Amino acid sequence: MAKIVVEKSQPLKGTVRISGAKNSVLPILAASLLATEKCLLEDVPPLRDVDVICEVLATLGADIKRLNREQIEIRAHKIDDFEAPYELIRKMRASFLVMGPLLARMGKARISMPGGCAIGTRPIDLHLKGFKALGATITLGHGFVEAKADKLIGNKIYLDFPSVGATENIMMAAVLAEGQTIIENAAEEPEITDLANFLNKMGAKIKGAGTDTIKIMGVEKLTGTTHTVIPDRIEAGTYMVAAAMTGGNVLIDNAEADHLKPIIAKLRESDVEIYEEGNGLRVIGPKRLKPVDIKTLPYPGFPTDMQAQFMALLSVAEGTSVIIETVFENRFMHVSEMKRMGADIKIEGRSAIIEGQKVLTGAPVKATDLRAGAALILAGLVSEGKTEIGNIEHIQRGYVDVEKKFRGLGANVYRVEEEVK
Ligand SMILES: CC(=O)N[C@H]1[C@@H](OP(=O)(O)OP(=O)(O)OC[C@H]2O[C@@H](n3ccc(=O)[nH]c3=O)[C@H](O)[C@@H]2O)O[C@H](CO)[C@@H](O)[C@@H]1O
Ligand SMILES: C=C(OP(=O)(O)O)C(=O)O
Repeated sequence: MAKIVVEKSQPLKGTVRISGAKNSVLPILAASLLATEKCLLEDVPPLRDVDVICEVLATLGADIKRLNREQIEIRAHKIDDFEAPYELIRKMRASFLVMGPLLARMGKARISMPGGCAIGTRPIDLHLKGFKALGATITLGHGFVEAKADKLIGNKIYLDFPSVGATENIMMAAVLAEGQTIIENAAEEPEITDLANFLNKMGAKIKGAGTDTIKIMGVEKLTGTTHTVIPDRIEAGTYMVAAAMTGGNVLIDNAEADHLKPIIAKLRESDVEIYEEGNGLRVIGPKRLKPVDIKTLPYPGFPTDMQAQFMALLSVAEGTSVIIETVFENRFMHVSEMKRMGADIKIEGRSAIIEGQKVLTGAPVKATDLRAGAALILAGLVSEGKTEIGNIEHIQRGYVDVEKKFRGLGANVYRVEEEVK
């Protein structure tokens, strides 16, 4: 298996272009199942997760054409299956997002249970509560969940937690339901708005996406469309942290400042200078970062997907910081790996107390999940010696050309193929 090797780097300099958002393109690709005509997607990030969801769509009968590295055409004129198999669902939980579109289009969907993952148990009860409220009958079988409905009928659905996936799945099921659906306590993430914009271009009638109340008036059918995926705010945030940690001066191109408010606010609190410039943000790191306290929350709160990267940053800040993780119950797996690099972090329940160090030391470590892997690259940039990161398939799920992009900024980040013994 390949590894990513990181060596202590100079302050990062130059421009990095942010790719389309993984968490937008996955539900949008699932939603393309709703139209019989072709959909053209632009700024599609060439990622492992995108390959997986395309495989799911192809299994269901959709034609997928890659026009180039970042453009995909989907034609779901003939969907001949309603079942998404375990081999694909287990590779990526977001494959479960085909359930809403399949139920709407076919009146039935059988999906393998996605199960938990490293960061938490990640139940799907809120997705199912939504489908039930729309009139579907849910059967939980051995390792699969099946939803069936002769006809979906709009309803009012209150989500106990503003789940991103449940909001997306219910929205996709409701676009073809009869009458009005109202999702209350809906997730407000920019990726929800991007999905709603895509669906509206297909002919759906969705109002309020990006707020906690989304109203969907069902329509008879949806047509094909063309859509450009929004920039990935988590990829942008990761390179912003890299610039900040190395005391660099980097232009983060193709970044939406509006989507990055909590990240910008916390970096500024840590003494990082940030200016809007052109289509992006200029980030200038200080000599020494200040400690800050962070609590992860649903949007517009601080994103859980940036928690590990900020943990790396605060590990070299001047003083004590506290991070509280409220979204996922097991999202501190990176802590033990960072401790191997000399970070001083204590976990107390859902809180991490970080005593900033002057130096970290490179070590062999493992990416336990996607953002944990990104955080280890960041820690490696400011560590004496060499950091060798294993299990990089996690990182490849969510970062396009990660070594190339870092090297473009002057960082010492390489991929090496491990010798087969
Ligand atoms: C592909 C994608 O977009 N992934 C993102 C999405 O994941 P995902 O959509 O899975 O995250 P959710 O917002 O659904 O999960 C948030 C919390 O709600 C809980 N929950 C969720 C659904 C449910 O039916 N019942 C339930 O209890 C989860 O266990 C978790 O504790 O939003 C997360 C929260 O911003 C991000 O970290 C992920 O990167
Ligand atoms: C947790 C993440 O993704 P997923 O929901 O696909 O596991 C993430 O992007 O950090």
